[in-house]
Amino acid sequence: MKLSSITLKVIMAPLKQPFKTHLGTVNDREVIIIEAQDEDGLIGYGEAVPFSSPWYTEETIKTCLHMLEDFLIPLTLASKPRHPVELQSLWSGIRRNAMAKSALEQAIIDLYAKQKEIYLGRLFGGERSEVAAGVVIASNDAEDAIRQIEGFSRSGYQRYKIKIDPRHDIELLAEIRGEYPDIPLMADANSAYTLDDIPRLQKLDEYKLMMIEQPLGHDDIVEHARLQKRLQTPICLDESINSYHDAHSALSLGSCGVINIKMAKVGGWTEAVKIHDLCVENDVPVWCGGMIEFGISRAHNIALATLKGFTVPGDISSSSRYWEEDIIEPEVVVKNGTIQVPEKAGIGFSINEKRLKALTTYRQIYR
Ligand SMILES: O=C(O)CCC(=O)C1=CC=C[C@@H](O)[C@@H]1C(=O)O
Ligand SMILES: [Mg+2]
Repeated sequence: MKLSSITLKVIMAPLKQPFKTHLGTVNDREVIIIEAQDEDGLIGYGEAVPFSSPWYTEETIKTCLHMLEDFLIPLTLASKPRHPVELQSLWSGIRRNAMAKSALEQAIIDLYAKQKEIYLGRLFGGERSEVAAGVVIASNDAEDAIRQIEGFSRSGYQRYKIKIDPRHDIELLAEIRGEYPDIPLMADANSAYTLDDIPRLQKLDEYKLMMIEQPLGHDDIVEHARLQKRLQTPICLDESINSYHDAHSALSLGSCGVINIKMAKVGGWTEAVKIHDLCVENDVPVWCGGMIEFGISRAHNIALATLKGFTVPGDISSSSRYWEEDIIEPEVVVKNGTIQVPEKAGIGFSINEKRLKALTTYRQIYR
């Protein structure tokens, strides 16, 4: 494949409203946009989505810039990959750093799909023409959460995810269920509980949750298997799933009934599709997790969610959920609970260059 330069841009924008979990609150979002350009002027786009501090994973904007500028980009440009499938083995000497690898792979795969004039989802066998939309209510205040659900329900979201912890769970769920007894509701604990909390977690079984996401340790698979045996509600793993191997271990031990696949956290498209295929073989439903991202990462998530195993609505919400104005055109819109899959080549969306320029705080090109 043709590849002549790679450009990095750091962008920053405030969220329309704070995103609060028991781990902290996100008010502003920094990400790294990667542009892989060929000699004919075609550009593929990727978005590295670590946070600015290591509260969710060990990567940050600064670690990703270091990995991209000092290792991944020089190695990739020097090797002149003939096909994106070569990338993961090319980078195998660089341990972990999944979000840096994911974004660079996204940009090169998007460029490749544009060169082949094929929509990204189709490249990986995706057949859906629309994907189900889900939304995250990142507030532990019952009144605020109910107000947000009421607002989002006008777009027909097919799944509502709230954040819980031992100080905000039973009462919060009881109040939400009191207002909305039947909405498709799930809870994300972001590792707020331990096995000592089994009696408390068992009480959540009465709230008809679709699943409880990551109740125990962020790097645990074994204790989740012990907990799953004690709960009616399926456990969904997020932070624990950073590779195909993690997913295989979790399914082998019965640690979860659902997997949240985050392309960024597992190192990109290649590993995400391997995990998807494993779950399809084992009849385990998967959904596409979000990272409070801008439109380029959201576009890659939409393409991933076109694959047949993505049978559960994920964290794919509208551009307007977080942003006054997104960096893609058209923006992602949720109507009647679904997002129309684009038909253009690559990620299927164009870039709002004016908005991208306005948000750019750092820019560097590599040839
Ligand atoms: O992208 C979204 O809409 C939000 C996704 C989301 O809930 C999360 C993103 C990043 C870190 C976490 O707080 C949380 C998660 O654990 O899934
Ligand atoms: Mg999660």
